[in-house]
Amino acid sequence: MCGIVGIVGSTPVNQSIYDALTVLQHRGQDAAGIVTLESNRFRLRKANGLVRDVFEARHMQRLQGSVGIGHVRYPTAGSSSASEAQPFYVNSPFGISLAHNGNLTNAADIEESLFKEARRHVNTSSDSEILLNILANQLEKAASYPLSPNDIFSAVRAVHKIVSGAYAVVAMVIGHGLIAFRDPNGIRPLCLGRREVDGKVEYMVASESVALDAVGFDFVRDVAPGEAVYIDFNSELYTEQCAENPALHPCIFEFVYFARPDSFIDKVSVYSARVCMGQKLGEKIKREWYDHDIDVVIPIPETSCDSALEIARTLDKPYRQGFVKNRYVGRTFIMPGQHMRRKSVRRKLNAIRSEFKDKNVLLVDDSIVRGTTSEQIIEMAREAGARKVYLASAAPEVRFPNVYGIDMPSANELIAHGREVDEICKMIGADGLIFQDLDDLVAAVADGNPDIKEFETSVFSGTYVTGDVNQQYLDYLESLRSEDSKAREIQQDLANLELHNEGV
Ligand SMILES: O=P(O)(O)OC[C@H]1O[C@H](OP(=O)(O)OP(=O)(O)O)[C@H](O)[C@@H]1O
Ligand SMILES: NC(=O)CC[C@H](N)C(=O)O
Ligand SMILES: [Mg+2]
Repeated sequence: MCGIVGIVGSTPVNQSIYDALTVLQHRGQDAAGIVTLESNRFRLRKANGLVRDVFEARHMQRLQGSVGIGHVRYPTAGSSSASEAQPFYVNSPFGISLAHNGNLTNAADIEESLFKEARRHVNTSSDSEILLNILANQLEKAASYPLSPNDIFSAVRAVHKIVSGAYAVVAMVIGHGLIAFRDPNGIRPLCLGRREVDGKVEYMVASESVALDAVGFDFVRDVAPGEAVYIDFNSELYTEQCAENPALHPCIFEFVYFARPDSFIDKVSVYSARVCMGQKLGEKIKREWYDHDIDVVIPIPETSCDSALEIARTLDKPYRQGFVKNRYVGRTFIMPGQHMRRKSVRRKLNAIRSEFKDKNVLLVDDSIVRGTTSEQIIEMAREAGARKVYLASAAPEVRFPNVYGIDMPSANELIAHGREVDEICKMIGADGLIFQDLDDLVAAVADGNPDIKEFETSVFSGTYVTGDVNQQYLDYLESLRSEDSKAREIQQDLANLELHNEGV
């Protein structure tokens, strides 16, 4: 899951984009980038690392201009090389720079046709660079110069027809303006904000509403699935629906894990959704474990805390913060390799022994994906003296790969793939394990916006909303991105060129 941001302002935007990216850091910890536009030239700084490490004062000084876009990356296609950090740039037509959150499901096919039909070369293995070239190729077809808003919308319309998968996009076109659009299923989030500074209107788009809050923009609305937003450099806003059959299918995993609780996505408060997940799971525990002997409810920080508190309330049991989180260790799930993820759990969390000693504890996590966290946490609870250790997951069993921007490419890496609850329970060493039902999860999120009729739930259900994902594609994805394949790729990465990078 990456984070994207774009601002058309009237004063320098470098600091606001930096601040917004910092607030979106939880969506990608691997790389960060900002492109600003000054006097018809793009200024770029991107590199691997956290926002605070990538942008030093000297880079910020060079990122001049009152328009810009930014990106924090969690790689889900291509490699982790700095050359695949975003935004990407093409010089023709006009000069375009683009940042993308999501994953394309037909990247290989369109890369081939891009070359055959348009002689466009893509210099990395990133699907986002392909997407940029598709957009560029379509903008090139417009007859008029300068481009009208209609030309922009026609290009996005064509992009929707060519590209499949998940994509929330922000792009800047030299001499024109900022374009933002969301795929026809609205799988990845994108929202629009506005503010007035000294009587001048400024616009911002961002993956999550928290980014708008952080830099003082008022939330206007979510960008609709399939819709494109065009803001020219005079701050004129144009919007149009560019998809033939748009239908909102937001990724339910955003609500389970990815997004910040203080964000609203498609009108749903992420925090309220998590509280509701806790309430529904609490009810299930009461129903199915009616004679339970739980003494205390303990969250596995950080994402599960809101659900865990509500489970404790529903069960009428005390809630205790039995694990302390080291605030200097990031999210483990979005770290790039299993070795690093495993190592980080114990560095990140430590038990307060008194909360475990001689107690039957119910640990709560938002989700169990590879089982890396739960296995070690249960061990730690026992080492701290717990008598019995139960585990509850606020999401159902994650059984299927994700193809839309979450790095779960291989079913075999998922602990619940092909296993029933008892077996998983044994593997992680718990005395009891309970998962949320998918219907309850859906109801918990839909409670915040009953207009959402369907969610993208593939990791739980195996149903992929874009309709183009079959076993052959999943096998192909696994061959590209499983742990083993990534390990092989690391060597090749070293040979990657870092083009367009001013700021090393
Ligand atoms: O079963 P696994 O493969 O371990 O993945 C699931 C775990 O990873 C995430 O935590 P993470 O440390 O990434 O972030 P958090 O601090 O936001 O909970 C998530 O909240 C679960 O705890
Ligand atoms: N998680 C994402 O949104 C990643 C975007 C893009 N597929 C990349 O790997 O850079
Ligand atoms: Mg966690």
